[in-house]
Amino acid sequence: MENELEWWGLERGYYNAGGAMAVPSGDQKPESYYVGVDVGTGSVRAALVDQRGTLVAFAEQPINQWEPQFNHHEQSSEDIWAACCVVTKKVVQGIDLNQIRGLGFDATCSLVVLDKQFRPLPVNHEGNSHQNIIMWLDHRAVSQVHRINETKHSVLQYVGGVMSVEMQAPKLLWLKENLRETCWDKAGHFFDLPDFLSWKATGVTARSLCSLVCKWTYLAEEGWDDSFWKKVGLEDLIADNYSKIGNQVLPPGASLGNGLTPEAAKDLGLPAGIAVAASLIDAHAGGLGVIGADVRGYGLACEEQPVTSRLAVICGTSSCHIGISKDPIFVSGVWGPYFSAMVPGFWLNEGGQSVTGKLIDHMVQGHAAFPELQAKATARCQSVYAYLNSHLDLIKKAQPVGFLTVDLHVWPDFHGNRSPLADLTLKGMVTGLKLSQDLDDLAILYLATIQAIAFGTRLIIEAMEAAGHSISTLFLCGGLSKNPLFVQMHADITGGNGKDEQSWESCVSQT
Ligand SMILES: Nc1ncnc2c1ncn2[C@@H]1O[C@H](COP(=O)(O)OP(=O)(O)O)[C@@H](O)[C@H]1O
Ligand SMILES: O=C(CO)[C@H](O)[C@H](O)COP(=O)(O)O
Repeated sequence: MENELEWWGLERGYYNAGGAMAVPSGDQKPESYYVGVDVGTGSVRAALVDQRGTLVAFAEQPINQWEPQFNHHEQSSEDIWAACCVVTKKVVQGIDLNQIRGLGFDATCSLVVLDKQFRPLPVNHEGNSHQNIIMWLDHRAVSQVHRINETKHSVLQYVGGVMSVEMQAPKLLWLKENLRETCWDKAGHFFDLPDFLSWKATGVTARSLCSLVCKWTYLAEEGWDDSFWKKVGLEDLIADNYSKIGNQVLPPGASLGNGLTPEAAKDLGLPAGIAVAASLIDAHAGGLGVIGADVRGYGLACEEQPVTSRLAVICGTSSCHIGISKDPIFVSGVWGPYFSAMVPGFWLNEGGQSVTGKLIDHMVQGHAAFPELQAKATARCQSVYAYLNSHLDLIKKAQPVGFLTVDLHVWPDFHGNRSPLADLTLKGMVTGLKLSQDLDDLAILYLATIQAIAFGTRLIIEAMEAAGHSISTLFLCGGLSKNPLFVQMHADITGGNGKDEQSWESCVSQT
């Protein structure tokens, strides 16, 4: 569901946004194929779609993560590129490669560091250059982001008033202050991961407006603000017209250079020269897909409503809540407003919860009854989530499943609060624990965690609405949208807020 949705959306929105593709209708045989590569936190997926946007093939490959210290999360750009090659080769098996017209990437907004010859540089004290990515969820730069926020620089009003430790400026400052000789002085290129991938494919160092606006303080109309970089102690990045962090900026979907280089073509098993699109951050690729989704014909209440009434909720390791507007809306604690970073000509606001899928996995896998759960789910050939959902159905008896948690509550900010409180110091909490630790307890804890995440989404919606958004429908995609309980709890918990609960629920479920 997740990937079909994400990539269906990518096809309909991403390429069209760049004007690079027309989608013919009718039942004709596929004449053209397009490859989309989605780099999430835990895995890389490729999809092959035809000119109608129909998913033809899909492949997934896990990627490595390292946590050399608590709150330090690293990956390897070589490992990720190798995984992109594996999945791309798989999805194009058996088709005529000459029918492939284009390739696009999206990826998490992690920071990739390369030297002046484009070789990986270590982002750790151990000097392991294989680990050259500071991941988006890395929280090492706490002191740096605190000092950046103390400047109260005007660019901060475009990130919800408070910069997140998950953005690139604090991470760059951390590298400068902590790895001066081994990394900072040797670095030639700092890329957002989506832009690294498009460079790797084409040799073009142009950055996507999506990544620079959403994570690097670039303003779509004004460009870089020298005074910000000077004020935070990163004035060296201004040199040579910002060549280390990007001085050519293209809208997502724009065609890059001469397309796929012969070297990258060999790696990926694709023809050299095919069009490669400027990338998107993974959440924004999913957001574009669902915000642009054609929902006509399903009898949904949202059918006649404007796209600005949709909230895309992209839920994987984390959840991102993306809404668009014609005019800028400033929402305290919610990232943005960002202009043209996802839908050309529209502003976007992005709320988020730093860990959602990761939190559910953490709670479930850390419980004493997890081995029993695993054994029982395996015996039934089910995922642990499907097993837990049916177990909850069994124990709820006649009452609605949500009522099983009247005595057990979770506060979900185990990795700080991204939105709307924008407080990275917040921690998680569970109240109502008992001495028993059986499968019933695990199932109820799992439910309480999902409910807590859904309440977090409700808080984000309330903050966005109070600032001027008018949201009627949630569109969910990502790994967690495969979980019907997660979707239902979001419908129940966000829908009762003075809305037409029935229509809200059905829109969420259908999507
Ligand atoms: N079949 C499933 N049922 C329920 N939840 C799932 C399922 N598959 C994955 N998930 C959840 O989705 C999360 C991963 O989502 P995904 O979109 O693949 O993540 P990412 O893009 O961050 O790599 C996991 O943490 C897990 O909680
Ligand atoms: O901040 C982001 C988007 O703006 C991160 O890229 C995103 O939260 C990570 O995505 P995922 O949870 O799907 O791996």
